[in-house]
Amino acid sequence: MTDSSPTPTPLDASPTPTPLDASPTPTPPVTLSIAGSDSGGGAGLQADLRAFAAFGCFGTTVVTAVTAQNTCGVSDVHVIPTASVERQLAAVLDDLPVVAVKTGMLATTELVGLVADAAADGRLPQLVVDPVLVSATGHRLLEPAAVAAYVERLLPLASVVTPNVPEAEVLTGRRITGLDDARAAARDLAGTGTRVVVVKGGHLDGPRAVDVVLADGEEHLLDAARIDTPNVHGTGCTFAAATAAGLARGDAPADAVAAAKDYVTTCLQRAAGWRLGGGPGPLDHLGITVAG
Ligand SMILES: Nc1ncnc2c1ncn2[C@@H]1O[C@H](COP(=O)(O)OP(=O)(O)O)[C@@H](O)[C@H]1O
Ligand SMILES: Cc1ncc(COP(=O)(O)O)c(N)n1
Repeated sequence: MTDSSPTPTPLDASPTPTPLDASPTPTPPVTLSIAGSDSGGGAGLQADLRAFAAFGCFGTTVVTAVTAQNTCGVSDVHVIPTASVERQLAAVLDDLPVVAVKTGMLATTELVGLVADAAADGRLPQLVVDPVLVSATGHRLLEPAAVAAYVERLLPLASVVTPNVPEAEVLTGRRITGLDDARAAARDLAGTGTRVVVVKGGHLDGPRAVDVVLADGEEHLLDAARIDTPNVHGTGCTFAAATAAGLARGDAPADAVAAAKDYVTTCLQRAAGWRLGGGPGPLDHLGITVAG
């Protein structure tokens, strides 16, 4: 009698996967982000960790605030108690060899003061300060009274500060409508003691996205074509985290900000066609390796 039952399907018929590269790698430089969590994943700590990874850095985090946020807006902000932020900072710094630090959303005067104290004690090497004031969707992420603490306490200790145009206006009291105003604001901010000032031009009009850099008194521009995209959520966080990562791997500040500009431009280009969420969407940080 012939067997008429069908040939059994092999249990695993999937093609053999390409083996992942398991060769040992050198110990990476460690970076730290002191920033808020963005539940939508586009900005804050979530963006910072992806930028750190692209530059081959091992990212650590101190969470200052947990935001309930998506591409359309911020619906809640829970500021982490100062004692917890202090313990997170100690846990990271007491064990891991952090070589560069980025700050993002610091939320309150008290947290700006805590970070300034740590910087004054020499515990925050190569400090990149992104003075996050308001989300791209218009929600305040810093209490107004904390602006003075930034100017008086934190900026004098920063290696690099990276305000966007609205942030530079608040920090300097200047109206910024073009490159000459951005240059003047950069000079004002350099007067606080920050070594390298980048006034980012994403919010200015025109066919180019031009950032003004003032590094140890020398001015230059970071200039790229403006990409026509709604997906600009997290560009500022990405730029500052990439700058810290560049410093961590040994780049000079002028090279670090130039590499950060190339990286953010690439992330914007790649995500220009993405449709994630109903508001300004995130960048494409995925699968990019920035050569050192
Ligand atoms: N549409 C765009 N095309 C190209 N570059 C952009 C665009 N929007 C922002 N950038 C760049 O992204 C970086 C972050 O800029 P900006 O948008 O000003 O900061 P923030 O995200 O803090 O508001 C800067 O280098 C800026 O020039
Ligand atoms: C937690 C957190 N940190 C920073 C930003 C700023 O990013 P953006 O200016 O792109 O809204 C944000 N929206 N949320």
